[in-house]
Amino acid sequence: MRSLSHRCAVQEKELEGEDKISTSMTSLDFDCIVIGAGIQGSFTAYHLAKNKKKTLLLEQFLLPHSRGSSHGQTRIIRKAYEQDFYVHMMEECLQLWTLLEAETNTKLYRRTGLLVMGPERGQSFKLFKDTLKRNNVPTVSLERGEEFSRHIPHVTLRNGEGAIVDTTAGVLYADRALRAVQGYFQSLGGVIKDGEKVEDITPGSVVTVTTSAGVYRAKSLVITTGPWANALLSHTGLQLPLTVLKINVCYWREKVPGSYAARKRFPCFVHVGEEWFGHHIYGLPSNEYPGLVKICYHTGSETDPDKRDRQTDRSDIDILSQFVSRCLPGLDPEPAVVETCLYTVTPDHHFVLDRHPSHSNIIIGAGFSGHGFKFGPVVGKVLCELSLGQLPSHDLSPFKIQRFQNRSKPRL
Ligand SMILES: Cc1cc2nc3c(=O)[nH]c(=O)nc-3n(C[C@H](O)[C@H](O)[C@H](O)COP(=O)(O)OP(=O)(O)OC[C@H]3O[C@@H](n4cnc5c(N)ncnc54)[C@H](O)[C@@H]3O)c2cc1C
Ligand SMILES: O=C(O)[C@@H]1CCCCN1
Repeated sequence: MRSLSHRCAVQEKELEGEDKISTSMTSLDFDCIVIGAGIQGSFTAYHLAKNKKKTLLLEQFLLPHSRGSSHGQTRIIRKAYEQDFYVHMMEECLQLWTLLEAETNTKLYRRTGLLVMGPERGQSFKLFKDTLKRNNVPTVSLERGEEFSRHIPHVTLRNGEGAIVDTTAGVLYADRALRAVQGYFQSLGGVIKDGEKVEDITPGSVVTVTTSAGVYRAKSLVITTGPWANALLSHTGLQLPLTVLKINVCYWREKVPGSYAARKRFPCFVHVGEEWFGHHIYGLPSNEYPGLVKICYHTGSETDPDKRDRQTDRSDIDILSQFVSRCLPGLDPEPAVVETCLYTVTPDHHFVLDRHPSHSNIIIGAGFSGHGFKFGPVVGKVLCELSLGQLPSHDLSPFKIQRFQNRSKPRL
């Protein structure tokens, strides 16, 4: 994955760093430094602090901020997936979310169920259905027609479309969750330094991190910088095949206020299959903004995270308008509010949870591909385990860097 010339440059840098440390340091500042206080870095720091490790969480912006991927009021949490390994991770995740609710006395999860709908004979719908059944996830299958409309009013299911509800699913209160996990980390003695951008990393048996305000050293480093993952990894001689996408987060007005409301038991939903130009469309019941339903397209246009406001493509919104007109006739088919969020996408849409291939005390959590929030508690746990040199408590084979062997971005 790395060129020879660059490997040499990194080794030189390491030696320089180790040299500096041996002359100027007598003790370490921290057991572990985590870069990036989004949901993944914050949960990693939380688990490290629970393991009694002296931990520093660095964030480039003043907290809270809305420039990355973890802001906004809501996210979907679900067991409905096409792959077993996500369902397995979700078992423990649900327990850990409940634990955080108890630890911080904060309501973070509202159970609404998740309606999976799409062409019944399509590969994607079948995969969702089979995975739910195989893993004994509680579900309700709904027949198109009177039965479906009685349970889920104001949604049009077309001829040939199937519907299955994952009854364990619901909404996570995202901003609240981020505050809760960061607050609990601090209550355990963890240190958060926000408004401090990491400008350099010197790998070595002691890792040195230079920010806009200081220099810190630790035995291990965790990089969870979301859309800026490659910017940080460039200091370590590694680039991953990640694409940053700007997502238009659209809210659509109810014609009759409350008709798609969480309090009326309207579920989260995902329309799967190839029909909408090859990408899923998903939504959450009206809740955070009264009378507005959040519905998004599961892709967007490529962007630089520092220049995202220059990306003005709205072709996804045209697709969503068509979807709303066709499937959700109780909504005005023009978005009332459009916010922005970023995805960092891998070629197979699975996460990266792994050690750096050349520096075993640098751990990487990246490429959450628009579906990582719900897994924060388990992602944080396994990144913590990797940074402590422990055996991870989940099978991380789907998340290894090795899988990109022939697909990495141009070498540095
Ligand atoms: C519109 C939208 C809808 C989504 N819906 C869902 C959903 O329903 N369910 C779900 O599970 N997931 C969902 N996701 C995905 C989920 O939100 C992300 O996977 C998750 O938030 C990624 O978190 P992160 O910590 O990796 O990244 P981020 O939240 O971006 O955190 C990275 C942090 O690193 C900081 N950083 C970067 N560079 C530096 C530096 N040099 N120095 C210091 N700090 C730095 C950044 O400022 C940032 O705060 C959605 C995402 C979007 C955008
Ligand atoms: O992670 C989720 O649950 C949402 C809905 C489906 C597409 C990805 N984002």
